[in-house]
Amino acid sequence: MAGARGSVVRSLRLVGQHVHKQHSREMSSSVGPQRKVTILGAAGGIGQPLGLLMKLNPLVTHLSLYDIAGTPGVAADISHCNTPAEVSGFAGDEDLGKALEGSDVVIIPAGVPRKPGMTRDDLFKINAGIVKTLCTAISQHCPEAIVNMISNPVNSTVPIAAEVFKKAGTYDPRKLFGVTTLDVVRARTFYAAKKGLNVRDVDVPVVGGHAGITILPLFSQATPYKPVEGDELEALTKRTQDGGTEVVQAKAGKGSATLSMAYAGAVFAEACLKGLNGEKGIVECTYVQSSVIPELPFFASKIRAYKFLDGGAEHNIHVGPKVIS
Ligand SMILES: NC(=O)c1ccc[n+]([C@@H]2O[C@H](COP(=O)([O-])OP(=O)(O)OC[C@H]3O[C@@H](n4cnc5c(N)ncnc54)[C@H](O)[C@@H]3O)[C@@H](O)[C@H]2O)c1
Ligand SMILES: O=C(O)C[C@H](O)C(=O)O
Repeated sequence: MAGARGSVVRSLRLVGQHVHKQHSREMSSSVGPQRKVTILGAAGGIGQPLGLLMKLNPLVTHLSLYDIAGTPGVAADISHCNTPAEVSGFAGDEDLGKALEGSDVVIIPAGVPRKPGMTRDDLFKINAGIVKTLCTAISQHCPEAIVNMISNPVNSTVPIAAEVFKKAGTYDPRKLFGVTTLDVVRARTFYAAKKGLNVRDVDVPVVGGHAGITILPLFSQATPYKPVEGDELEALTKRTQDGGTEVVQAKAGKGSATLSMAYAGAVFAEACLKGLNGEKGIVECTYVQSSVIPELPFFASKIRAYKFLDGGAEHNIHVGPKVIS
């Protein structure tokens, strides 16, 4: 009896999946290009809310969720949201290729987070190996994809990814981005609160990198512009630079920023998708291969996405107040 009920439940589930996929295809085919987004590390603290936000994004037609374990459950859960994106979950090494096949954008929040007292560099040893494995698979299964690197230390994981892609012969510097959007999100929030501005109207470019003093918010270029000087400038800069540590300490051993990072990751991934779809005027700060400062092969700066149609972004060589091309 229990066996029969089990098989009925399995059949119903299969029918349900079929109907869901059919429904998804019909809905998505009418709205725009087919875009597959893959999240590697999708069962983690960032991966789960990021998966949810990408499922809600109308530009995503297929959401592929991969982790070493736990992804079928996350995928089943997210797939019940009544938005068009088709969802698939993959777990374990043997499924990594299937998860990546055909991806337009791959987002990587796989790896260990900080605990109080640690720096992002303390994560290097373990996360470098994870990133190397995942990027090797990307070069084999979706060499054309845009890669959004979230795993820390971003200042190192991006150059590691670049080396892996170079070795595989698939490196395109216009398609590899270290996600520094959370620094921008924090700078906007703190600046708007300090200056009594509507946070929705505010922008603050953040350049440099994604660790400590390499995080450089440019309040002099904030819009709408209100002067920030002296102690106030120092305090706002420091709070932005220490934003990650503020969350790590508040979570007291239970990890680092996950929800605000998922939001930031979704904002940046959407910019990539819009760029891919040919939308004009998409500008984001991100950590990329750069010639802005000759001694620094990678540097976060403002990137305009208008070249995405050709498969990449064009650098902002002048990090000036208004010049972004
Ligand atoms: N760029 C940023 O601004 C930013 C912000 C916050 C966190 N981070 C970084 O993001 C990373 C993830 O943070 P989290 O809080 O989600 O951690 P987490 O431990 O909650 O989740 C990480 C996930 O990665 C998975 N994973 C580990 N090895 C993997 C592999 N080989 N393939 C696929 N998945 C694998 C784990 O199973 C886990 O589910 C950390 O390195 C953290 O420092 C970056
Ligand atoms: O601070 C961390 O370790 C996570 C992340 O880089 C952040 O800025 O929140």
